[in-house]
Amino acid sequence: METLLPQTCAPCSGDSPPITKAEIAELKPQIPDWKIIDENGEARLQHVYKFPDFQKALAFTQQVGEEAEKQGHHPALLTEWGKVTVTWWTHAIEGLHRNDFIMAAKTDAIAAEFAE
Ligand SMILES: C[C@H](O)[C@H](O)[C@H]1CNC2=NC(N)=NC(=O)C2=N1
Repeated sequence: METLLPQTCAPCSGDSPPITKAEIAELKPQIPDWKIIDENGEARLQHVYKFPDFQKALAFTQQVGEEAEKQGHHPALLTEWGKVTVTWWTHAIEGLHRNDFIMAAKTDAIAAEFAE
């Protein structure tokens, strides 16, 4: 099994292959808290992180945004008092790519720093 966290995102285009059901079965256990949701017929990965206040939620949002810029792969981020909803999908293919699973693992690692 390949560990998601140290991997980097591959450049993505409309020709990039969506993640397969077999890959999802293999990789999903590494990001157990994430849900695969359907948004207008497109699959997306989503997780809501809880924080004790708005300031921490905002700082987490900023760090996730910085990692997204490094990797060239960008989430939807909804920052509210005490929580941040993070949604990953690949716009270019209107669905899920391996990159989204890599970024979900990186997002969990950032959140783990805040829990300390
Ligand atoms: C050119 C650039 O790499 C692309 O537009 C990237 C930017 N960030 C992206 N982020 C996400 N989530 N999906 C994409 O398809 C995507 N495309």
